[in-house]
Amino acid sequence: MPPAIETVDLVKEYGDLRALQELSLTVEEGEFFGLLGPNGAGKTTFINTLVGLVRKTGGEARVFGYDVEDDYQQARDAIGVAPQEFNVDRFFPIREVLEHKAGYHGIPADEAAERADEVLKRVGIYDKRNERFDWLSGGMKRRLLLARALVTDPDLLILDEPTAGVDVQLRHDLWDLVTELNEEGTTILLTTHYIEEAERLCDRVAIMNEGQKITVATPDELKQRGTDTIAVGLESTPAVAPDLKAYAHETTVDGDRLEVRVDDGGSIAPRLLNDLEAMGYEITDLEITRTSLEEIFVDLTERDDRTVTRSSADSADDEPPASRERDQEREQEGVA
Ligand SMILES: Nc1ncnc2c1ncn2[C@@H]1O[C@H](COP(=O)(O)OP(=O)(O)OP(=O)(O)O)[C@@H](O)[C@H]1O
Repeated sequence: MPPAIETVDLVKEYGDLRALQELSLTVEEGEFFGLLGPNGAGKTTFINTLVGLVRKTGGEARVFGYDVEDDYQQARDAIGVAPQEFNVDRFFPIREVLEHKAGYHGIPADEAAERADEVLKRVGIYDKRNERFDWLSGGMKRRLLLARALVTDPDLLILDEPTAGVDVQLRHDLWDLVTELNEEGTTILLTTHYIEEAERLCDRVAIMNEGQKITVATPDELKQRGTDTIAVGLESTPAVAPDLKAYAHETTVDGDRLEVRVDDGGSIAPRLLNDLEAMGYEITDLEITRTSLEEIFVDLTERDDRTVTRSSADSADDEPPASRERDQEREQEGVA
């Protein structure tokens, strides 16, 4: 079975701007794969290239072995996308929006109606089936985007910031639902600014910056690349920082507390305690803090104008570039 997504040296240029720079990425069938990167990293461009909204400038892109341009229909039929923007036909009841979408992908009318009901139930807005998109709350709109992505029963589900701006309850509902879908065999590509979301859901993540792939790894592997901080409480304030250069990257003294940065806090801590006791310090407490995935992400993508959402309670959802809005409008699903 070919990979769910395979790109080789994928390039997209918008005039002088290289939004994707020789991006080679493979997502295996059945994976839950995260695409992380600051604003403007090229995540949406990558997705839009896969679904045929953006024409690549160079390189190759295949979905389940189908070339996204030469075999457009087969590739597109395999994908369900829940985009970042609300690009839904506002004039029809939402059940009809879903039927149109299924019909556009060649599903016969009676089956389309059944599927529409099924996915509306699955995302929990079946009772709103006769309402129009504009009448739904923000959270219900997000659910509808997911329902629309699912109505064709796609093998690859692409979620572009699915939980941007939604409340905690809905975020957890969506997490449960997408986890369930992945367990049922759907490959998932997720972009998110919520690092916690990626950490919780994804088997592997790719970190992108300025159109380039910085790294691909599991969340755990990424965290292991960071340093840990061992904070040690001391009975009295040391005059100078003890010499721990054998394993510490940095040692700082803050009153009667020492902060020691090491590679692997868990295995270094006993040695550190022995050394400090041998130097005559009395230790009152000790705490190890692992570098968070978020800190690693920031280190890898350091840039002045990045936006990282710091907690799931925040909902900083930046305005998209006007040009992207135009792209999104082109995919008035069920019509495009
Ligand atoms: N249609 C377009 N015309 C010109 N430039 C574009 C267009 N779409 C995107 N860009 C530019 O390409 C770069 C990548 O944008 P893209 O939207 O893919 O990033 P992103 O990683 O999805 O960002 P965000 O996290 O803000 O959604 C940005 O510099 C953006 O301004």
